[in-house]
Amino acid sequence: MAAAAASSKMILQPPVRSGREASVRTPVALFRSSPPLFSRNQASIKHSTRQFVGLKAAGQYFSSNFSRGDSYKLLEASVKTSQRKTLSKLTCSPGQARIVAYKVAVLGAAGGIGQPLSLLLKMSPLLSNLNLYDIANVKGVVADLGHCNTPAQVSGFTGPAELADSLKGVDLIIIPAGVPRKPGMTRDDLFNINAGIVKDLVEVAADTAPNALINVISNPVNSTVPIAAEILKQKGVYNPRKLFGVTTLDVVRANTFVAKQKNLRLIDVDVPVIGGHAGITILPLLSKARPAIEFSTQEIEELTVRIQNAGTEVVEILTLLS
Ligand SMILES: NC(=O)C1=CN([C@@H]2O[C@H](COP(=O)(O)OP(=O)(O)OC[C@H]3O[C@@H](n4cnc5c(N)ncnc54)[C@H](O)[C@@H]3O)[C@@H](O)[C@H]2O)C=CC1
Ligand SMILES: O=C([O-])CC(=O)C(=O)O
Repeated sequence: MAAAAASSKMILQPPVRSGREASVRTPVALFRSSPPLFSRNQASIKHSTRQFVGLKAAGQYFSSNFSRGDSYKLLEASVKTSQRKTLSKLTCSPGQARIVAYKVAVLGAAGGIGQPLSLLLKMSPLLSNLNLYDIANVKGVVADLGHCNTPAQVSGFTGPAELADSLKGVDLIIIPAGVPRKPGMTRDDLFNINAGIVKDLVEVAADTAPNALINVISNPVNSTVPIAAEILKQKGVYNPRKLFGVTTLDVVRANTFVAKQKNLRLIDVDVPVIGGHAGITILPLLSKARPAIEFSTQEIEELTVRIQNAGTEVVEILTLLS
């Protein structure tokens, strides 16, 4: 779930800032879909392009048959007119079965988030190359994903000596490298370790792939994104339109919890979430939910707390299971 949401936020939009936060809440994704891409029985439903995440996005792309060249049509129909020009620049000549050829690197690809995230990326028809980097061995993951019948070429890179090679020519760098929380910890408790990891990785990224989009998943996202920004500034390659914190999970969770609470179809619900990715900095705008939904004060309080604490809920359950 976490990885799916994380991977669904390959963002091509400027960050929405709130105070010191540098996280993004606009889930424009590699897997994103939008009207008019509905299955026949959903044709009458209107959705916001910007909120097309999670299940809604995955269903559209994963149902395509990559071998028939349909994926480009799906992709093209999924983006706004204004974005089609950009898209067409990335594709082959007209009349051919066009493909999009993003090169993506996942740093921390052997981990609990990195592995399923890499699988989701491998399933995307938009990728030509998927570079998996970790300080742990990624050869098994590379071999496993290499068996998937999708076009992306999967390559593995292990250890700092191979980091720069993993970043050469990439369009997008996704960073789930670092330590996860244990029960009782806040995301801030990860700062000392993960800030250093993100710093080291972004330094090499700035030198090797200065134009790439960078998506930071490593927690605390509220702090690791500003750290990445400072590194990029020092290196003279900071572009606020290209640096993102991955917080889509909060949007996905808000949509899911509201749909369940109100007995609505998951695909119909869009709840904007602003702010950061920790505790009370996660701010679901239930009053702006679509479709317009009436909530009692108690529902607002309970849903807000549930959305804000959902990560903690998962961390605690995962530990019980391990
Ligand atoms: N933003 C979000 O929505 C979410 C963020 N997270 C965060 O993602 C991070 C990773 O979580 P998990 O994958 O569950 O942890 P994990 O421990 O399963 O995996 C972390 C991976 O990072 C690798 N790693 C550590 N140092 C590295 C370095 N210097 N260079 C490259 N790779 C390195 C490890 O070898 C490991 O494979 C955590 O900080 C977690 O809090 C997790 C879920 C959602
Ligand atoms: O809570 C955590 O530590 C991981 C995370 O960011 C999430 O699941 O939202």
